[in-house]
Amino acid sequence: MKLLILDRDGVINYDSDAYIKSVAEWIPLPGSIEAIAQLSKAGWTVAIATNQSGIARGYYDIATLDAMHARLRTLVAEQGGEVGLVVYCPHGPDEGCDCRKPKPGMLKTIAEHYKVPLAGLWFVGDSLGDLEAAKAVDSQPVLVKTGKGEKTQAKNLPVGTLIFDDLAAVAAELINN
Ligand SMILES: O=P(O)(O)OC[C@@H](O)[C@H]1O[C@@H](OP(=O)(O)O)[C@@H](O)[C@@H](O)[C@@H]1O
Ligand SMILES: [Mg+2]
Ligand SMILES: [Zn+2]
Repeated sequence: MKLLILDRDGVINYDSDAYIKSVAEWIPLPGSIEAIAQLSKAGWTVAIATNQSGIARGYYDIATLDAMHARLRTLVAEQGGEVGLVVYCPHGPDEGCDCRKPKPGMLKTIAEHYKVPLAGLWFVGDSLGDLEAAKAVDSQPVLVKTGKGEKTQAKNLPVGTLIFDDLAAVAAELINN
């Protein structure tokens, strides 16, 4: 099974230091919806693992978060594709949960759901925590330069991190090779 896991904010949609607090603030990055649809139509299952501490911080509620993901699913479906499992961590940084990246809990949940090994599984993110989560379970860390990606690129990246301009470039690589 061809499974790809994506971070959300800064990879699929624009991110904000003020958090993405509403469907109106959830705006797809150029080419990201098309990339997910193309991957899906090429036989890839595209899942999402996203930190959403804005829930714990009280900036938005689960219903609003679900509405953002319903919007994502609708946009991808309009392009003939579909979005797989979406897993989020609603906790704050100080709650000590097992799911908040850089912990790999969400990657484990997704891999177990699809019964796919974590080793070598591509996880695409824009933050160092995304890459560290991948590395922690021997998945393939993939950095995109959208969102916080350019800032992240200047940090000390896990060995073997692959770097692409954006999600469209990741999709082209996976579909054409
Ligand atoms: O990139 P993903 O995982 O999809 O989501 C990131 C968001 O949950 C937010 O994560 C926050 O980090 P803290 O959770 O406050 O450390 C900040 O970086 C926000 O700018 C960002 O919107
Ligand atoms: Mg992100
Ligand atoms: Zn959590």
